[in-house]
Amino acid sequence: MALYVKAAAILGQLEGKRGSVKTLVYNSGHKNIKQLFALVCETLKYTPVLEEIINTTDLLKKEKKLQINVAKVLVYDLLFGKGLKCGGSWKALIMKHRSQLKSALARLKVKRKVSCNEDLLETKASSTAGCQLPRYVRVNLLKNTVEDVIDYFKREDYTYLGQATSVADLKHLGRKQFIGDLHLPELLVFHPKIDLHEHFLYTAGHIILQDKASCLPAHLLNPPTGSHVIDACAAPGNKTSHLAAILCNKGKLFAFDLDTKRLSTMGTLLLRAGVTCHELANQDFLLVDPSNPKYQNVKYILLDPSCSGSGIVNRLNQLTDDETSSSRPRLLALASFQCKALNHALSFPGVERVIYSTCSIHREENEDVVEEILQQHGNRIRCCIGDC
Ligand SMILES: C[S@@+](CC[C@H](N)C(=O)[O-])C[C@H]1O[C@@H](n2cnc3c(N)ncnc32)[C@H](O)[C@@H]1O
Repeated sequence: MALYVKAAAILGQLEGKRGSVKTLVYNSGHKNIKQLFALVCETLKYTPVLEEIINTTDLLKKEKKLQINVAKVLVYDLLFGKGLKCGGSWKALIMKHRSQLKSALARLKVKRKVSCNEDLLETKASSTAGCQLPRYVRVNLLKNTVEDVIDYFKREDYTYLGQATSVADLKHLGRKQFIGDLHLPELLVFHPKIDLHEHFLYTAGHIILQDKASCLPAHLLNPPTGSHVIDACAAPGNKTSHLAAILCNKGKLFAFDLDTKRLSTMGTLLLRAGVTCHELANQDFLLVDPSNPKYQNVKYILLDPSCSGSGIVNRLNQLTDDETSSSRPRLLALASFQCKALNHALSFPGVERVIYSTCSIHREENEDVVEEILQQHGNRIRCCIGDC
């Protein structure tokens, strides 16, 4: 019983963006963390299907005491999970509707023309607009051209659909189709299920697997070739390599990060991407001296500080990632760091443009402070909000 109640409570907390699955499960005090984690993740995965079954059977109308999240975990376990092994009075309540729920599931499968539960999940996910983000591939212009990369994929039997003309074009890609992004010329868009991590073009640094939201900050900063640029919180360096490509490896890219391990990964990735105009420093950006003559020609700063990730709600894998843990004190500490870093970036005397990349949660958390900074320096900063 406690298992279902706790899982339902965590679903509620996730809706309220009060943390990641991992954090909430670990903080729940439940004795079997692994079992609770699996139940929450699986229920999330099946949520659209569960909601449809709960609606078509009028379950909540028939059982007034039953709340939607409790219903979801119970119906999940009955139909797709272990079959309600525990559950006390909840189990008894849901078992009254067992045959109706099972028939609703069978009807849904007939309607979707699928035979197993997993297929139902897949067709539901792909038919729900916006449920799955496409895979974005940034062509690394330091190593290749967009045309040559397109040709390479075509030779592997992918069909290139040309340049997208509307967002709808990105939503109906087949597994062997790809399309040029609507806004960024070096970005190609693939089916959400395509995994290119083992692909030669990726392992050789010709393409970078980078979401569109993550490509926007460097695109917006758009430093002219030869400029001096600071990437304040740089590791693992996707935006740094994007900046280097925009600079055509000419100029100077000062990249800072506090985390030694991430910085060493970044070194490897930049080497692979053919970046040569960078200078990496394992340093707290807040302690970088703006009056140091080394930075006197810096006109552009990209600020992509650590983020709670709690604005991310639509991807289970991201919800369960450590980066997304966002207990309140951590969120506040990060929000405060973001403001300090923004002010620090603006204190570099020659800086003309700062792109502050953040998520909607932090933007809201820092609303007053950021508004004040924007009023003072609005001509020099742009906020780039991405909950990818
Ligand atoms: C969101 S990640 C940056 C991602 C990176 N811009 C990219 O596109 O690959 C934030 C980074 O900020 C670093 N960081 C946190 N506090 C910092 C500080 N005070 N100075 C420099 N880097 C910091 C973290 O170690 C982390 O690697």
